[in-house]
Amino acid sequence: MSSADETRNTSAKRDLDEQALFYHRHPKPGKLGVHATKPLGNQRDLALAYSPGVAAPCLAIADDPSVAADYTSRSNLVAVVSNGSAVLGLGNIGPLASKPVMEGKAVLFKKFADIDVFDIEIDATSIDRMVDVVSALEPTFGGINLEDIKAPECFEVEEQLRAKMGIPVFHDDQHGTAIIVSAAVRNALLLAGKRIEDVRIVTSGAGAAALACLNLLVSLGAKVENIICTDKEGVVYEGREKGMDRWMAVYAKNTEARTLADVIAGADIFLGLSAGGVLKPELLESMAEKPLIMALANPTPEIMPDLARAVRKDAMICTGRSDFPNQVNNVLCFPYIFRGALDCSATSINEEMKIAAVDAIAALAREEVSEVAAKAYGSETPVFGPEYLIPSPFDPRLILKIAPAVARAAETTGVALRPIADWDAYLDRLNRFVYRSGLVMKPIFAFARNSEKRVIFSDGEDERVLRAAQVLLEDKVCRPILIGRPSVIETRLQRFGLRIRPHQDFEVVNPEDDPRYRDYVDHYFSKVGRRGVNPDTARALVRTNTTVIGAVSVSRGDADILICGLAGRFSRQIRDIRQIIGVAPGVGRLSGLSLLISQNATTFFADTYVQDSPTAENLAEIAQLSARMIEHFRIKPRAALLSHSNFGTADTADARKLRAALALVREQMPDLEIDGEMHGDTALSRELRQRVMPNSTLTEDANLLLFPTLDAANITMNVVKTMTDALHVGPILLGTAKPAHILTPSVTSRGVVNMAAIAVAEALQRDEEAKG
Ligand SMILES: NC(=O)C1=CN([C@@H]2O[C@H](COP(=O)(O)OP(=O)(O)OC[C@H]3O[C@@H](n4cnc5c(N)ncnc54)[C@H](OP(=O)(O)O)[C@@H]3O)[C@@H](O)[C@H]2O)C=CC1
Ligand SMILES: CC(=O)C(=O)O
Ligand SMILES: [Mg+2]
Repeated sequence: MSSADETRNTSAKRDLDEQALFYHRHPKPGKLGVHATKPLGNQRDLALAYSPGVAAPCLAIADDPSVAADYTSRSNLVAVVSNGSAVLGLGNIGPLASKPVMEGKAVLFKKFADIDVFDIEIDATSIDRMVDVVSALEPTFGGINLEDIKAPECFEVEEQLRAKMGIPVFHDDQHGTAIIVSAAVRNALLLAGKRIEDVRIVTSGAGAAALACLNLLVSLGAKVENIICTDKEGVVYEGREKGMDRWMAVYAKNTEARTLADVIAGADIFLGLSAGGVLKPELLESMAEKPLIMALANPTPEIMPDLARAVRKDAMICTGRSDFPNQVNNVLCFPYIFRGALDCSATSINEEMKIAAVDAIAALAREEVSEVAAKAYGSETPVFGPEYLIPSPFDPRLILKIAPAVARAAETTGVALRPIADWDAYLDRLNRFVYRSGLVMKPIFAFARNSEKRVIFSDGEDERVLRAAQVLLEDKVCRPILIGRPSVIETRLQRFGLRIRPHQDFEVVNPEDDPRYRDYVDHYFSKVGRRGVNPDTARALVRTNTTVIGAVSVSRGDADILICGLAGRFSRQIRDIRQIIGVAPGVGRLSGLSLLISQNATTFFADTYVQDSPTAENLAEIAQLSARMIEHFRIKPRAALLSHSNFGTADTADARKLRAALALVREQMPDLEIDGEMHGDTALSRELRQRVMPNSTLTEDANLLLFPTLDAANITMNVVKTMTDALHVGPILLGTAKPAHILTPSVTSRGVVNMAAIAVAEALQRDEEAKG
């Protein structure tokens, strides 16, 4: 039985096949759709979108073709083009059968780099026909990604298209693969202590991917004389006639060797871009020390990693698959290299842009991994080394590093028609795409930067807090203090590959052994002694309850800010904070504010976590505390009191409560833009407000939504969050005597960082207000 048959017959494979078929079929066939980006809701929209209005952009483009980038989606639209002649390692299965792969590439472009794609499967086998069809598509697209077209035709097709077209033409199987292979090779050689000029490379495969990888490795310093190619016919030797072409002839050698087995001895790198199972384990024995084995055929590699590892313990092993470490796959490159090229309207993707991408990817693997990347790898956090030569495809930093590097190289080499004019704004845009919290959080981070505020974290042993602490220290946002056992913190930092160290970089409060223990117990007892807590319980809690320890620390002035809530019940922690830190002078009750950041809006919701049925007075206070907090974000608050009643259409108790709250706010904080009571859609649509309340004092759509009850606020916030795939920042606890915030157990490390920065900004603002 062949290895392909073996693979096909495993039950795991059958399961995966069934799931894949279901995934592709339900709920709608395929993986892609087209959606309109402009409203088409009425006669006027129709007149603008189509005839007669559409004539205006048509004529503008006829006058000046470059404005097509302003009036159409072309500049963000890429064609993924295939004729289906070398689909993955499945061979020549034709254009129609290649469509799931091309739709898949389209999804990856969108997901990883926000690039729109039409997949174009063409029924064309001759070079001339492929070139004719693709070059005729230039008016439609900002770039062409050729995919799964077999060698040697793909070389000729790409060469001719590059010469004919004024937009980037990039054969992903060649150059995307070459870029990521080169990054992995660079890092592997660094670990092995070898120089690229000296290493011997043997390939299995002399097709599109293998030859492009070799060409790029040669531009990076590898020597042609140190490279031997093999393919189905065996060694590529001088004088060979069968299956030769001018591209592989570059690597032909004057040798009597004829098979892979004849040439692999002493090789430092095996580069497999051919077919599953072709590398037999025993062949690895004769390879050089610390060999790099790149078995990249998809879906079945040239050798499975466990078989390779059994023979060579010292090997570094890469495959194209996501279920093993070191996934060398062009998905790490193509979305981002196109992002960079499109963003500066590059006319091509040249050698310098490719090398910029190699440098960026290789350098990224040597940095500490992000939390998202760690998750993509499973439970073990990867640290740069033989099992982590290149970043995970889910590493959010890929776009931030590769796209700007590519755009800069395009500019330097003169192929950028519209060089990036404002690099800060460009990086912000990429950041916003990645984290979505980037822009709205920016003023907060700017304000908090270089603060000396001491933020104490109750859940100091939690991975998310450890990762957040490193970011906060690097970004100089605060001085973290972690509550936890030092040995546990130390071990986890090492396990997660984090650089910061306890005591040296940040303070640790050990609940099991802190010299201030007695003082903390006395302080705690002074706060809760007459609230049903006896001295024994106080002693036990100050040893075991880290929220209590953190709150006492802030109350005593040993820290400035408390962040807790990654574990434990919200209701208990708010009780501890209320009792120990207390409520700010002049504030009646604590309340909770949530921020949702979606693709289209930044909106605050209150009270989402604390007061279940606020009175009119409570609501007026929530509105004012929320508005002051929103100002820290350098956003002008615009509040709407939301109800089932729209400006007096109903006279229920809740509607009356909201009207009373409105009157109170207008009296107590006349500068705050607020109106109500109103429907949720009225708050978010100027058109509706003009229809039902033309003299509404809300001059723009509301960004602070206030609700009559906790249920209404919390339910709405969670529904909107889920339906719009929004990022939740918060809850931000309002009204405490000193900054203290209770996060939710589902918070990410980025959420911890965001909340710490908000709390630092809040603390600095309080200092300024105290100074007067
Ligand atoms: N991990 C990644 O990112 C990528 C992986 N790949 C994988 O690389 C492989 C090749 O793709 P690509 O270069 O586009 O395809 P091509 O058709 O252009 O090249 C295939 C090459 O592999 C050789 N080959 C095929 N079967 C064998 C075999 N049994 N023994 C030795 N050599 C063999 C072919 O030799 P001959 O010409 O004699 O038939 C040819 O040289 C595929 O499995 C693909 O999935 C490709 C791109 C990216
Ligand atoms: C990854 C890819 O492009 C291939 O295997 O063809
Ligand atoms: Mg491919």
